Order: sequence, then structure tokens, then C-alpha cells
Amino acid sequence: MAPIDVPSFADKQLRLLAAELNAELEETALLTATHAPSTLARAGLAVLNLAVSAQRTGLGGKSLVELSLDPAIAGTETQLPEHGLRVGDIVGVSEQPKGAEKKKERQDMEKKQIQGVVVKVLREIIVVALDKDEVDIPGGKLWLVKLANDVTYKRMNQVMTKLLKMPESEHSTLMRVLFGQSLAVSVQPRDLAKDLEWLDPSLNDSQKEAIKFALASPEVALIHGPPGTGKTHTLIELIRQCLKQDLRLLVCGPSNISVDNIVERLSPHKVPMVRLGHPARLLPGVLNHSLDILTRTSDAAALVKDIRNEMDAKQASIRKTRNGRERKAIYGEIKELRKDYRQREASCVDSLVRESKVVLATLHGSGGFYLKNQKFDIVVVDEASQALEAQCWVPLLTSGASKLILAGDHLQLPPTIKSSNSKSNKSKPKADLGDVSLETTLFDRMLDLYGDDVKRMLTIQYRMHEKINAFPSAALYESKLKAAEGVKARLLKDLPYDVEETEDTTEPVVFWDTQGGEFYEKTDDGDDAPKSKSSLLGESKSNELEAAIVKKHVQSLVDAGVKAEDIAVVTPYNGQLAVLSQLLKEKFVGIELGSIDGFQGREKEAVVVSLVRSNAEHEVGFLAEKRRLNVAMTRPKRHLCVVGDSETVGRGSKFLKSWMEFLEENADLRYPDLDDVLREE
Ligand SMILES: Nc1ncnc2c1ncn2[C@@H]1O[C@H](COP(=O)(O)OP(=O)(O)OP(=O)(O)O)[C@@H](O)[C@H]1O
Repeated sequence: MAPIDVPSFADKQLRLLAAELNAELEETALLTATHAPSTLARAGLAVLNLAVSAQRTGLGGKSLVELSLDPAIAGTETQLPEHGLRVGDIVGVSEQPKGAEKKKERQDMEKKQIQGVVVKVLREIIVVALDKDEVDIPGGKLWLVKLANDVTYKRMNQVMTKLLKMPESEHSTLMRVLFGQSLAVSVQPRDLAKDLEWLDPSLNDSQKEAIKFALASPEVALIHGPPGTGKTHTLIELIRQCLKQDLRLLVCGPSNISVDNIVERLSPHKVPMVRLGHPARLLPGVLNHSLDILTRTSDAAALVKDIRNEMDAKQASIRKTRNGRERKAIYGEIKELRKDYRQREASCVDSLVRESKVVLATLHGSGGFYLKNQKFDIVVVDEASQALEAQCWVPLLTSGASKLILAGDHLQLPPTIKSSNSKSNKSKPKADLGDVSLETTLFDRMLDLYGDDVKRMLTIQYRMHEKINAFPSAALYESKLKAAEGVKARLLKDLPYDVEETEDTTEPVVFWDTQGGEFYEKTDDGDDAPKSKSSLLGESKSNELEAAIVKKHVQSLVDAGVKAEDIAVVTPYNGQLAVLSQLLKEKFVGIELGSIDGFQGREKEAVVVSLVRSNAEHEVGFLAEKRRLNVAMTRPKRHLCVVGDSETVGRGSKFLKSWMEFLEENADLRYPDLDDVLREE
């Protein structure tokens, strides 16, 4: 494989990232411009009728506003309606237009929109950290709307621009290896033969081998962890072994949850670590290690605390003051205090970070101000196949590390890309970006460049019954993936509570085959959005009769004693998800319903997969992606039930054909009777 020219790689990435951001902005702009606030609220993208219930100062001296239902409108109701806003979302806070507001007036109101990041979501409140320091929040009824998130793009743009401009003489050895300009040095067999003193006695051989390999690799090592194989388990031991060698590590993941997962599991081992990131975004168990909490509890913190209190008091007095001149004066004082606060906080933070041997942050969080001038030996990235390559360059360029360890599974879904199927990209001629696409992760690229030379695979999985394991192992993991002793024969009937022995609870794989052309899919146009306007409210597929079979199957599991919370139903289509929600959510309280993509990384005792597609043309759409199917079929521990039309699905791809053949030969095959299904409906 030819070496990659760094400036042209960076240039391509920049163009692809710009297209991606455009696609995201276009989608949000279309949504907010063409839909009334009430429609956006129904789609979970906005919350209406809010008022400020408190305001205080958070880390970095940022202004935090707490919003709750406006009592003047909501009366005694305090719980926020269902919404889809999550911590980390970028939102706009503004005065709520009265339904009949003209378009022009609405645009004017939106211009006054204040932007911020959601930092806390509870049943009754949402807290937003405002982007700008001195803002005046309107006193009337407010609403909150989700906006496109360009923060991560800004960081990725910065690092790619840095790569673009970096003279070759400044390229580190690691960089040269990652771009194929110098070849990765192979690990010597004698390095792998040496035995290590293991800290965790439960590690299996493939995990031990992967750890030794990563420790011995001079520049880059990939730990390939198929579903349930203990990737994180392995990383914990690897991190502890690195500490024994007195190495300093920057540990990252693409999402907050991926990073928190590691912090929680490192925590019992008393590792000197700090977790960067806003505390409201972190899991409760992780807070003790968060920089924000440490800055409050450490010795240096006392100095900072006084100023923080003073700032809070001033903020409160602003809200009580109506007089414009007085407000302006108080803002001025807050500004001065904030300056002082930031200086003291920075030195407190700096000493805390400097003392930590392990620093943990999201990939883009690692580019933040706290890590400027900090030096690390190794960058570790968990869930690396879910991260854009440009994201991985954030810690690589800030840390000065000479070694990179990536853990992931390139055979599960890559990060979601919007620009590849956006309208704008289809209508405009595509820029010639060679074979670089945003979907190609750094993990993929390393496999392409070096293959097995830089990789070790974990081969024992601790999740699935061996019959559930059989197809993905054979079709995707070279038959190397094996079920661990403790899980390979576990059935629903063996759950640690009372479950009857039935044809379902004694069977690990069931296939309801709807072939025959009676269970046709439907194309929904979704909500009141004009077709093709947006993927969020737009066209999707559903299959009501198939959903009825799902319901029947869930019912029989629940009748046998399986708890609803131990069951999940997943499907590739939002349209089908809506149909399933209607049918199952209230009847089986606690059941989990989700898209396949959203369920990556999760597991359940029993999983029902609704494939939806059934048509005379044998079109399979989303299902053609084998990584999506891999995720779907590897979520269950004890019971996998597939509902689908083998005639349609089996002709979708070679992979689908072999899956259908596998199910026909190995699953407990069932053919639904349409009259039965209609009667039960
Ligand atoms: N050597 C081992 N012995 C016993 N159990 C193990 C071992 N390694 C991992 N496990 C168990 O397997 C499960 C999965 O481990 P972990 O969460 O580390 O996996 P993962 O590969 O990160 O997960 P995912 O498949 O979601 O990516 C956990 O319950 C863990 O305790």
C-alpha cells in the first residue's frame, strides 16, 4: 500500500467534514424553518413553555441556566413532557413565538436566540450552559430547540488544518507510521513469549495475548474485540500494566459513556486518574474523578470557591434588577470576577491534571484547553471503530504520544454519516475525494495498511448462547469466535427467576418466516413533513403484520415468566419502531424498543429482530449492510427471535442469503398463519 500524502489527506478530510457539517446544518435548518414549535416538540426536538428557575456559575465560569415549566402556563404540572434533548446537545433558548407569529417575526425572534449546551436533564428541569458570558435572558415564556452541533466539527477542523500545514520535518515517527510513510515495526516473538505478572487472574488467553502484543508494539496496536469479548476488560488490565511501567496515558472514546465505562472500571484499582468533561455529562459513579469535583474538593479549591460564590450572588441580583444601568454595572463586575476566577481555576486545574497518570476524556474533549502543554506516552482509544478518523487525531496531536492503541470492531457499525445520503450531495457533483470517505475509520485504515501485523483479536465471547454465536462467528469472524463455558448453553428457562419451560424458553434461535407475500411492508410519509424534507420526520418503512407477530412472540415469552425488562425489540426502521411502540410499550411495561443502530454496545436476555422488508422487488435497503445485521444478531444472551420474509431478505445480498439459509437449517422455524395474526389484531 502506497504511503499517504499528509496534506492531501488532511485537505480531503476538511472537505468531507465541511460537507458533513453542511448536511447536519441543512437538516436542522430545514426542520426549524419549516415546522412550528409544537411540531418540533412532538418530534422530541424542542421543549415549550419554559421559564428560568435558577441561574448559577459552573466550571470555566460559565453561566448555567436552569429551565423548568412556566408555572403561569403549566399550573401545578411540573414534569417536562417527553422530549429527545440529551446532555451535550447544542440548543437555542429564545422567547416562544405565539402560534400565529408571522414568518418574519419568528425569524427576528430567532435572531435573538441564545445558544448553549445541555448539561443536565432531569424530569422537571433542563440546565443549559450558555455560550456567551453576558447575556440577558428574556423574562417571558421561553422555548428550547435542538440545533446542529458544530463544536465537534470545529475541533476536527482545527486538527486537520494543523496536519495540512505541518511541515514534514515535524512529523513524528508515530504519524509517519499511521500514514504508511515508515512501516510499523513488527512485534518480536520473543517479546510475546515473556510472561507478565497478571493483575487480573480471570483474563483468557486471547486477552492476555492482546495485552502483551499492545505493550510490545512500538507504535500502533489494534485490539479487535467482537461483541461481548471483553474489550474494556482487556483495556483495564492493559492500562494497569502500563502504569506498572510508569507510562502516562491519555484514554479516550467517541462518547461520554464509552469513557465513563472505563473510569468506573478503573476506579476500584485506585489509579491516579482524572476525567475531563462537564460533570453533568458524566455518570454519577464517575464524578469523584471528574476535574470539576476535584477542583472543588482539593486544597487549591478553597481559593476558587469564594469567587464562585460571589459570582453566583451577583447573577442572582441581576435577575432581581429591572433597571438597565444597574444591570450593566453588575455585568461589568461579574466580568472582572470571571477573569480572576478563570486564572485561579486554571492553575488549580493544571496541577491536578499534571499529577494524574491517566487522563480520560472524549476524543474531542481531549483537544480542550486543560491538556495544552501536557505530555503523554500512549493514547488509548476505546470504541475506535465508532469514531471518525479526524476525531482520533485530536488526542494524537495534543498528546505528543509515541504510541497508539485502538480497541474496536470494524465489523460492527461505523460512525453515522449524514452527508453520504444527503440531498445536497446527490444534486451536486461529488468532489473527487479518491477512496477516502468519512466512514473509513482510523481502525479500518490501519487494517488496510498493516492487516494482522498490528492486530490481535479477542476470541472468547461472554454474552451469547453458542447457537446465537454460530452464524456471526462463521460468517464474519473466521469461525474464531467461541462462546465462553459459562454462557454457551444458557437458555431463558435458566434465568435466575421463575421461567416456565416452553418451546420458546428452551430454544436459543427462533425464526418466524413470513414468506409468501402476505406480510407486505408499507412506506410511511411520516408526520406532516413534506416528503424528502428530512430524514427525521420523513419517509420510513413499516410492516404492521410483522409487528403483530412480534407482539405474539413477546406475549408468549412474558406468559412463560420472562420479565419484559429482559426483552428488547430492535428494527432498522423508525417507521416500524413507531408501530411497535404503539403495540408493545404500554402492554409490556419495561420492554426496550430501539433501532438497531441505537442498540450497538447493548445486550439483553432476549432480543426480537423485526426485519420489515417484504416486497415483490426484493429490495432490502438498510438491511444490505452486514455490519448492521451483525449488531442486530449479536445483542441477545439467551434468545434470538428473527421475524422477516426470507424470500425478500434472502435475495438482498450474499450475506443475507447465507443468514437465511442458516436460520432455515438451524433455527426453530415457524410460519405464521395470516388469519391467526389478523384475528389477534
Ligand atoms: N476473562 C474474562 N472472564 C470472565 N468474564 C469476562 C472476561 N472478560 C470479559 N468478561 C465479561 O464479559 C462481559 C463483556 O465485557 P466488556 O464489557 O469488557 O466487553 P466489551 O467487549 O467492551 O463489550 P462490547 O461487546 O459491548 O463491546 C462483561 O460482563 C465482563 O465481565
